[in-house]
Amino acid sequence: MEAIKTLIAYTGDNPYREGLRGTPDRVIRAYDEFFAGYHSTAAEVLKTTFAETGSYDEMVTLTDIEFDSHCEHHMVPFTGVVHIAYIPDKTVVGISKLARLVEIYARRLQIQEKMTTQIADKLHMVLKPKGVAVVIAGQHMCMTTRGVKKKRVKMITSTMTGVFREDPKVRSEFMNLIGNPKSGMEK
Ligand SMILES: Nc1nc2c(ncn2[C@@H]2O[C@H](COP(=O)(O)OP(=O)(O)OP(=O)(O)O)[C@@H](O)[C@H]2O)c(=O)[nH]1
Ligand SMILES: [Zn+2]
Repeated sequence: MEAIKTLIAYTGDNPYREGLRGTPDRVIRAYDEFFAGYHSTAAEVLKTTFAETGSYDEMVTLTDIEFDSHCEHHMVPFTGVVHIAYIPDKTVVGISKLARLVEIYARRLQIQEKMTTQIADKLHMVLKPKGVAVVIAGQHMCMTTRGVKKKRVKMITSTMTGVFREDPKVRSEFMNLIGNPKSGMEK
Protein backbone atom coordinates (compact mmCIF):
# COMPACT_ATOMS: atom_id res chain seq x y z
CA MET A 1 0.00 0.00 0.00
CA GLU A 2 2.74 2.45 1.00
CA ALA A 3 4.69 1.58 -2.15
CA ILE A 4 1.72 2.55 -4.32
CA LYS A 5 1.26 5.84 -2.47
CA THR A 6 4.95 6.52 -3.11
CA LEU A 7 4.42 5.85 -6.84
CA ILE A 8 1.43 8.19 -6.95
CA ALA A 9 3.47 10.90 -5.22
CA TYR A 10 6.24 10.26 -7.77
CA THR A 11 3.85 11.14 -10.61
CA GLY A 12 3.42 14.55 -8.98
CA ASP A 13 -0.09 13.92 -7.63
CA ASN A 14 -1.35 13.80 -4.05
CA PRO A 15 -2.11 10.23 -2.89
CA TYR A 16 -4.39 11.59 -0.12
CA ARG A 17 -6.78 13.53 -2.36
CA GLU A 18 -10.26 12.06 -2.49
CA GLY A 19 -10.13 10.50 -5.95
CA LEU A 20 -6.91 8.68 -5.18
CA ARG A 21 -7.64 7.47 -1.66
CA GLY A 22 -8.95 4.07 -2.78
CA THR A 23 -6.37 3.67 -5.51
CA PRO A 24 -3.65 1.71 -3.68
CA ASP A 25 -6.19 -0.94 -2.73
CA ARG A 26 -7.51 -1.11 -6.31
CA VAL A 27 -4.00 -1.36 -7.71
CA ILE A 28 -3.27 -4.31 -5.43
CA ARG A 29 -6.42 -6.08 -6.59
CA ALA A 30 -5.48 -5.36 -10.21
CA TYR A 31 -1.97 -6.74 -9.59
CA ASP A 32 -3.49 -9.91 -8.16
CA GLU A 33 -5.20 -10.39 -11.54
CA PHE A 34 -2.32 -9.25 -13.76
CA PHE A 35 0.16 -11.55 -12.04
CA ALA A 36 -2.05 -14.51 -11.13
CA GLY A 37 0.20 -16.73 -13.24
CA TYR A 38 2.73 -17.02 -10.41
CA HIS A 39 0.16 -18.86 -8.31
CA SER A 40 -0.64 -21.76 -10.64
CA THR A 41 1.52 -24.30 -12.38
CA ALA A 42 1.38 -25.71 -15.86
CA ALA A 43 1.58 -29.22 -14.42
CA GLU A 44 -1.73 -28.67 -12.58
CA VAL A 45 -3.46 -27.38 -15.70
CA LEU A 46 -2.20 -30.14 -17.98
CA LYS A 47 -2.71 -33.02 -15.59
CA THR A 48 -5.87 -34.27 -17.36
CA THR A 49 -4.95 -35.80 -20.68
CA PHE A 50 -6.86 -38.24 -22.88
CA ALA A 51 -5.48 -41.29 -24.58
CA GLU A 52 -8.72 -42.35 -26.27
CA THR A 53 -8.55 -40.29 -29.44
CA GLY A 54 -9.87 -42.72 -32.07
CA SER A 55 -6.24 -42.82 -33.27
CA TYR A 56 -6.45 -39.16 -34.36
CA ASP A 57 -2.94 -38.27 -35.42
CA GLU A 58 -3.35 -35.05 -37.39
CA MET A 59 -2.67 -31.48 -36.36
CA VAL A 60 -4.69 -29.91 -33.53
CA THR A 61 -4.66 -26.13 -33.83
CA LEU A 62 -6.04 -23.43 -31.56
CA THR A 63 -5.87 -19.93 -33.02
CA ASP A 64 -6.31 -16.43 -31.63
CA ILE A 65 -5.98 -17.16 -27.92
CA GLU A 66 -5.99 -13.62 -26.56
CA PHE A 67 -3.53 -12.76 -23.82
CA ASP A 68 -2.67 -9.83 -21.56
CA SER A 69 0.84 -9.72 -20.20
CA HIS A 70 3.31 -7.20 -18.77
CA CYS A 71 6.79 -6.61 -20.07
CA GLU A 72 9.44 -7.22 -17.48
CA HIS A 73 11.49 -4.20 -18.54
CA HIS A 74 8.87 -1.48 -18.06
CA MET A 75 6.02 -3.31 -16.26
CA VAL A 76 3.52 -2.04 -18.84
CA PRO A 77 1.09 -4.23 -20.79
CA PHE A 78 1.78 -6.14 -23.92
CA THR A 79 -1.21 -7.86 -25.46
CA GLY A 80 -2.05 -9.95 -28.48
CA VAL A 81 -2.85 -13.46 -29.59
CA VAL A 82 -1.24 -16.87 -29.32
CA HIS A 83 -1.65 -19.62 -31.92
CA ILE A 84 -0.84 -23.16 -30.79
CA ALA A 85 -0.69 -26.42 -32.71
CA TYR A 86 0.50 -29.91 -31.92
CA ILE A 87 0.46 -33.28 -33.60
CA PRO A 88 -0.49 -35.85 -30.97
CA ASP A 89 1.26 -39.10 -30.39
CA LYS A 90 -1.47 -41.05 -28.53
CA THR A 91 -2.17 -38.30 -25.96
CA VAL A 92 -4.33 -35.19 -26.33
CA VAL A 93 -5.37 -32.52 -23.87
CA GLY A 94 -8.67 -30.65 -23.40
CA ILE A 95 -8.49 -27.58 -25.64
CA SER A 96 -9.41 -25.16 -22.84
CA LYS A 97 -6.20 -26.27 -21.13
CA LEU A 98 -4.17 -24.73 -23.94
CA ALA A 99 -5.80 -21.38 -23.23
CA ARG A 100 -5.19 -21.90 -19.49
CA LEU A 101 -1.54 -22.61 -20.22
CA VAL A 102 -1.31 -19.28 -22.06
CA GLU A 103 -2.87 -17.53 -19.03
CA ILE A 104 -0.31 -19.04 -16.64
CA TYR A 105 2.66 -17.74 -18.60
CA ALA A 106 1.08 -14.44 -19.74
CA ARG A 107 0.06 -13.35 -16.25
CA ARG A 108 3.62 -12.80 -15.13
CA LEU A 109 6.38 -10.30 -15.85
CA GLN A 110 7.50 -11.50 -19.24
CA ILE A 111 9.32 -11.03 -22.46
CA GLN A 112 7.53 -12.36 -25.51
CA GLU A 113 10.31 -14.73 -26.57
CA LYS A 114 10.36 -16.44 -23.19
CA MET A 115 6.59 -16.79 -23.07
CA THR A 116 6.63 -18.41 -26.54
CA THR A 117 9.27 -20.95 -25.53
CA GLN A 118 7.71 -21.70 -22.15
CA ILE A 119 4.35 -22.59 -23.72
CA ALA A 120 5.92 -24.77 -26.41
CA ASP A 121 8.36 -26.53 -24.08
CA LYS A 122 5.76 -27.32 -21.45
CA LEU A 123 3.33 -28.77 -24.00
CA HIS A 124 6.09 -30.81 -25.55
CA MET A 125 7.18 -32.14 -22.16
CA VAL A 126 3.72 -33.12 -20.95
CA LEU A 127 2.06 -34.49 -24.13
CA LYS A 128 5.20 -35.87 -25.77
CA PRO A 129 3.58 -35.15 -29.16
CA LYS A 130 5.22 -35.45 -32.58
CA GLY A 131 5.69 -31.69 -32.49
CA VAL A 132 4.47 -28.38 -31.12
CA ALA A 133 4.21 -24.95 -32.77
CA VAL A 134 3.57 -21.69 -30.95
CA VAL A 135 3.30 -18.29 -32.65
CA ILE A 136 2.64 -15.10 -30.69
CA ALA A 137 1.76 -11.72 -32.17
CA GLY A 138 2.09 -9.00 -29.57
CA GLN A 139 1.81 -5.25 -29.24
CA HIS A 140 4.02 -3.71 -26.59
CA MET A 141 2.83 -0.55 -24.89
CA CYS A 142 6.41 0.24 -23.96
CA MET A 143 6.95 0.78 -27.69
CA THR A 144 3.58 2.27 -28.62
CA THR A 145 2.94 4.76 -25.79
CA ARG A 146 6.46 5.72 -24.74
CA GLY A 147 10.05 5.43 -25.95
CA VAL A 148 10.11 5.19 -29.75
CA LYS A 149 6.28 5.56 -29.85
CA LYS A 150 5.62 3.39 -32.90
CA LYS A 151 1.87 2.81 -32.73
CA ARG A 152 1.52 0.02 -35.27
CA VAL A 153 4.55 -2.12 -34.49
CA LYS A 154 3.84 -5.78 -33.84
CA MET A 155 6.25 -8.39 -32.60
CA ILE A 156 5.88 -11.91 -33.98
CA THR A 157 7.68 -14.76 -32.24
CA SER A 158 7.58 -18.49 -32.89
CA THR A 159 8.87 -21.71 -31.41
CA MET A 160 8.66 -25.02 -33.26
CA THR A 161 9.55 -28.45 -31.94
CA GLY A 162 9.65 -31.95 -33.48
CA VAL A 163 8.04 -32.30 -36.90
CA PHE A 164 7.19 -28.58 -37.07
CA ARG A 165 10.89 -27.85 -36.92
CA GLU A 166 11.98 -30.71 -39.18
CA ASP A 167 9.31 -30.77 -41.90
CA PRO A 168 8.65 -27.58 -43.89
CA LYS A 169 5.35 -29.05 -45.17
CA VAL A 170 3.98 -29.45 -41.64
CA ARG A 171 5.16 -25.98 -40.75
CA SER A 172 3.51 -24.43 -43.78
CA GLU A 173 0.24 -26.28 -43.10
CA PHE A 174 0.24 -24.62 -39.66
CA MET A 175 1.16 -21.22 -41.07
CA ASN A 176 -1.68 -21.50 -43.59
CA LEU A 177 -4.13 -22.36 -40.82
CA ILE A 178 -3.23 -19.35 -38.73
CA GLY A 179 -3.11 -17.01 -41.72
CA ASN A 180 -1.26 -13.75 -41.33
CA PRO A 181 -0.37 -13.73 -37.61
CA LYS A 182 -0.76 -9.96 -37.52
CA SER A 183 -4.40 -10.08 -38.57
CA GLY A 184 -5.63 -11.58 -35.30
CA MET A 185 -4.57 -8.50 -33.43
CA GLU A 186 -6.79 -5.97 -35.10
CA LYS A 187 -10.02 -7.50 -33.82
N1 LIG B 1 13.19 -8.78 -27.05
C1 LIG B 1 12.23 -8.18 -26.35
N2 LIG B 1 12.38 -6.90 -26.01
C2 LIG B 1 11.40 -6.32 -25.31
C3 LIG B 1 10.22 -6.97 -24.93
N3 LIG B 1 9.45 -6.09 -24.26
C4 LIG B 1 10.13 -4.93 -24.23
N4 LIG B 1 11.32 -5.05 -24.86
C5 LIG B 1 12.43 -4.12 -25.09
O1 LIG B 1 13.28 -4.10 -23.98
C6 LIG B 1 14.24 -3.08 -24.22
C7 LIG B 1 14.75 -2.50 -22.93
O2 LIG B 1 15.79 -1.64 -23.33
P1 LIG B 1 16.48 -0.52 -22.42
O3 LIG B 1 17.42 0.26 -23.31
O4 LIG B 1 17.05 -1.18 -21.20
O5 LIG B 1 15.24 0.33 -21.96
P2 LIG B 1 14.72 1.77 -22.47
O6 LIG B 1 15.77 2.80 -22.26
O7 LIG B 1 13.42 2.03 -21.78
O8 LIG B 1 14.54 1.52 -24.01
P3 LIG B 1 13.54 2.19 -25.07
O9 LIG B 1 12.27 1.41 -25.04
O10 LIG B 1 14.25 2.05 -26.39
O11 LIG B 1 13.32 3.62 -24.67
C8 LIG B 1 13.54 -2.11 -25.14
O12 LIG B 1 14.22 -2.15 -26.39
C9 LIG B 1 12.11 -2.68 -25.30
O13 LIG B 1 11.56 -2.43 -26.58
C10 LIG B 1 10.09 -8.32 -25.31
O14 LIG B 1 9.10 -9.00 -25.03
N5 LIG B 1 11.12 -8.88 -26.01
ZN1 LIG C 1 8.81 -2.91 -22.12
